[in-house]
Amino acid sequence: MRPCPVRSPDQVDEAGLRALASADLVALALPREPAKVWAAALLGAGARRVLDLSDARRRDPEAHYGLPELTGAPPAHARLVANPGCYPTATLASLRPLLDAGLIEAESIAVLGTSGASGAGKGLADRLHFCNLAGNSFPYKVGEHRHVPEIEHHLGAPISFVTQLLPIVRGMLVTSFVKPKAGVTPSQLREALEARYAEAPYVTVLPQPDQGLGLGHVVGTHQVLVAVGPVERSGLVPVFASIDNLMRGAASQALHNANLWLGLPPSLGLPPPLAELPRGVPPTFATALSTALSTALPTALNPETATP
Ligand SMILES: NC(=O)C1=CN([C@@H]2O[C@H](COP(=O)(O)OP(=O)(O)OC[C@H]3O[C@@H](n4cnc5c(N)ncnc54)[C@H](OP(=O)(O)O)[C@@H]3O)[C@@H](O)[C@H]2O)C=CC1
Ligand SMILES: CC(=O)N[C@@H](CCC(=O)OP(=O)(O)O)C(=O)O
Repeated sequence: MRPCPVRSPDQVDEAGLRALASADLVALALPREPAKVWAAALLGAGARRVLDLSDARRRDPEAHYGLPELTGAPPAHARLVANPGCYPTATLASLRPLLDAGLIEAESIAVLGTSGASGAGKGLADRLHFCNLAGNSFPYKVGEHRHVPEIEHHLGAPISFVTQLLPIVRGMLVTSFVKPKAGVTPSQLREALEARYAEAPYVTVLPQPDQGLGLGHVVGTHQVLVAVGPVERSGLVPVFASIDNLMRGAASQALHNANLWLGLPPSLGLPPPLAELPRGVPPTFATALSTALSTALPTALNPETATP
């Protein structure tokens, strides 16, 4: 695909920038630096709502951090929403409720994140060369992953964090080892997650980690799947989360935030929650159907565009 010719707000005249800024909401799916420049220019031009998918503003106290089930709807007065990163989404969704409930120690959390290649976007690092990645799996960005400060900031606890690439296109599985407080059982951890997500159709707490946590169950959906394992011999307990990095880790989470911010039905345009899928329907089929319907229906129902 040819690159977009407009690379910076300087290339747009004042009227053009004002026209862009007059939208109900502008979503920026750009790398960090251009996202910073465009957000500043749009807000300066009076934009009412800017939703940034990059990591530029995720620890900015002036931005609302948009992980709907944990941080709620963006306040009406907010002008900037920072869409969380993919690893932070899975890690925070599975661990924050346990820390909030005071059930695990904050000092000894170790997290292993595994992800497909699309998490890196179009930037073709050597490690993503087909011949290097196909049939391979390896750690990357060890000791320097930019999601560590983001996760620690929103978790309120230090973490050890390692990421590994998988030779797949999309999907992410995060495994955290946590130390329960004295006397706390894995069942209590699971119950705390169930209680926290009782009213959250897009987060599913599985009864066992080996019952449906696989990437095949989440790719193409907006779902977060979480599960708690048994106590290991070390005394630590594994807590799991899987998501689609491109959907819940980026695009569908942005849409979920936009719906909440604009006061629209929260699931507008999102694939159906997993629990609502008929048994045996692959999530990717359901996503395609939902996308087709949400695009086609408004057109069909609009008297100006409907074909008689
Ligand atoms: N992929 C993922 O799983 C996730 C991504 N994110 C974040 O979301 C953002 C987008 O990610 P992703 O779509 O994967 O990234 P890509 O690298 O695939 O795409 C980035 C896009 O930004 C455009 N772009 C780059 N520089 C400029 C510029 N100066 N002006 C205008 N357009 C520009 C590129 O356009 P062109 O093609 O014309 O060069 C390209 O379409 C990033 O900040 C990323 O970190 C967040 C969570 C998960
Ligand atoms: C495979 C791969 O390289 N993944 C990326 C995920 C980056 C990402 O999702 O970017 P955000 O910070 O905008 O969330 C990484 O680990 O850095």
